[in-house]
Amino acid sequence: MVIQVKNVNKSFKQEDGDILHVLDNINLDIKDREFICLLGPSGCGKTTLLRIIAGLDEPDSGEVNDSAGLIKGPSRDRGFIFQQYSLFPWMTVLDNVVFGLNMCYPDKKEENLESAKRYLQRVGLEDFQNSYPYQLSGGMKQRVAIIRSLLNHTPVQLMDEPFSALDMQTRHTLQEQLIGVWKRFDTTIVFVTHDVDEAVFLADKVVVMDKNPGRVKDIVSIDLERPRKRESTEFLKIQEEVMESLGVHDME
Ligand SMILES: Nc1ncnc2c1ncn2[C@@H]1O[C@H](COP(=O)(O)OP(=O)(O)OP(=O)(O)O)[C@@H](O)[C@H]1O
Repeated sequence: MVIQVKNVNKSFKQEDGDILHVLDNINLDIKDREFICLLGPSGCGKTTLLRIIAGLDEPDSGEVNDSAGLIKGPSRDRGFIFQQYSLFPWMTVLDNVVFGLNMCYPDKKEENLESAKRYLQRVGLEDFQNSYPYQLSGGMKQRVAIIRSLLNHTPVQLMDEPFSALDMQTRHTLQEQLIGVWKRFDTTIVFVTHDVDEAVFLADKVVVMDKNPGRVKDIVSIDLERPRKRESTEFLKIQEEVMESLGVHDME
């Protein structure tokens, strides 16, 4: 087990003074190298839960533990990729990727540079290593952010809707690439999405959440071989099962 979420509750005070109970008694076990998707309607507390796992927010009650014990704050062991691409605008693509590596391994600058170049090549960005973030498309920027985070060999990656701003084709390509790098790096990923197709394509387990207050409604294991085929009967069947569990029709 890498991360255990135990009886986590979280409320926020709203501007009008009301208390909003966002997370209600959340329990979740995340295993080493698992790909978990947190799926649920807007406002069900996915980001709040991810931030608590990251150590960026504290629960009001309950706790989150990782293999080192109680999570009390952010750690280098848990990388966070936000919805917006978090690249340094003043650095080239290569410098952005190599920056974190040099922080972690300051004695291996030459090797760091080589790994950064190799991985940029693997995601088709070798011709853009000297470009600046503003010169890239959204999909390219997100690829750089993912490579940068994965190259730090962070054992746990927390991703908050990293592909939500992208067009469908780019999104599908990045999903495939993410599965590739996830396997290669042996990381554990907790990925927030409100997209059923994305969750079924990516996850080993989909954690279906409900809102008002945010609860774990269901956990659906996706026992489909990878690479997954969206048009296969099995894929469509599980997608239907997840939609049923989510109560998609209630959300409309
Ligand atoms: N710091 C905060 N102060 C007050 N309210 C907050 C705060 N952070 C989140 N909330 C409220 O908590 C609820 C859950 O927010 P959260 O961002 O976790 O939901 P979400 O499921 O990630 O939503 P989305 O899919 O729209 O990103 C929302 O109603 C939000 O307004």
